[in-house]
Amino acid sequence: MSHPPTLPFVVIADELERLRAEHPLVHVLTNEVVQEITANALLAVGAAPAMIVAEEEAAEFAALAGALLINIGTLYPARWAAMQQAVTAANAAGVPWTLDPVAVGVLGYRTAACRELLTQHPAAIRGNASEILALAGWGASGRGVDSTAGSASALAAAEQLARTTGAVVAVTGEIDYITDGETTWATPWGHPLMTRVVGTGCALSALVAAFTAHTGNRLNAVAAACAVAGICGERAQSACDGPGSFRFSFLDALYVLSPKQLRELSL
Ligand SMILES: Nc1ncnc2c1ncn2[C@@H]1O[C@H](COP(=O)(O)OP(=O)(O)OP(=O)(O)O)[C@@H](O)[C@H]1O
Ligand SMILES: Cc1ncsc1CCO
Ligand SMILES: [Mg+2]
Repeated sequence: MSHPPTLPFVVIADELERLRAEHPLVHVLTNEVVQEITANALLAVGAAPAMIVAEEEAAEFAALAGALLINIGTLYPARWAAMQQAVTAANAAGVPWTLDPVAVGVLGYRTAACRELLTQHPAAIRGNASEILALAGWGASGRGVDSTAGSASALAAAEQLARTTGAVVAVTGEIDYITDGETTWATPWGHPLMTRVVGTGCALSALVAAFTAHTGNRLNAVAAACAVAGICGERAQSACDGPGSFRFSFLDALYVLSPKQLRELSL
């Protein structure tokens, strides 16, 4: 297997600089577990989150947003109705939307929902290896919301999924791979402690949405979001005592990370 190249620091710096300048409004339809860490991660990095969840408001708001996140972690009929309203309105308004297919392949209801969502032109998809394997139809392997497979084992599935859906696909784990089906970046940053704190993956998907809120290079935008989460996860781990303080250190790391620092790392 060929090894995809590592995303250069200068690309991460450029994408972060653009995000901070544009301060995108991100419409978030996510699960009940991670609302707070998701909103705080978006604020810390320089985006503007809003969790507009009512079916009556979702279409109106999605059309105004810079990007939309659909995370099916705690899916139920009322939330699904709001998601359908939001996705339809986002597509009509040209607003890019990102899918986090939490535990797809493990349960029938959410798997059917994902099948439907895949026909609705997501701009980006971010999942762990088990989720990407299941979405691509390569078999179900997750244990609840966690992956039982390594990210490298899902790279070929991610490339196929990108080609069939037109989305940029990020499969995360020890190394993250980000692909449009033709070109693939690796982002090797991160720390295993990130899997012991709920919402690091879900918050990353919200960052992916925020970084795609422009018309530039979408592959680089999604990869930069993965890189930022990984770099900040590493920094947070070295500044914390365990999962509790990791949450705070992670938000602090997102806030202090600067394009200038990133450019210096590439010298
Ligand atoms: N073993 C690991 N080493 C380093 N970083 C990791 C490791 N596993 C996951 N990460 C990082 O943790 C973050 C979340 O990725 P993960 O694949 O665990 O998502 P997830 O399973 O969807 O998580 P969640 O259940 O929190 O939504 C990513 O930034 C990823 O790079
Ligand atoms: C723990 C958990 N259960 C449903 S969604 C979720 C958060 C993350 O993936
Ligand atoms: Mg997840």
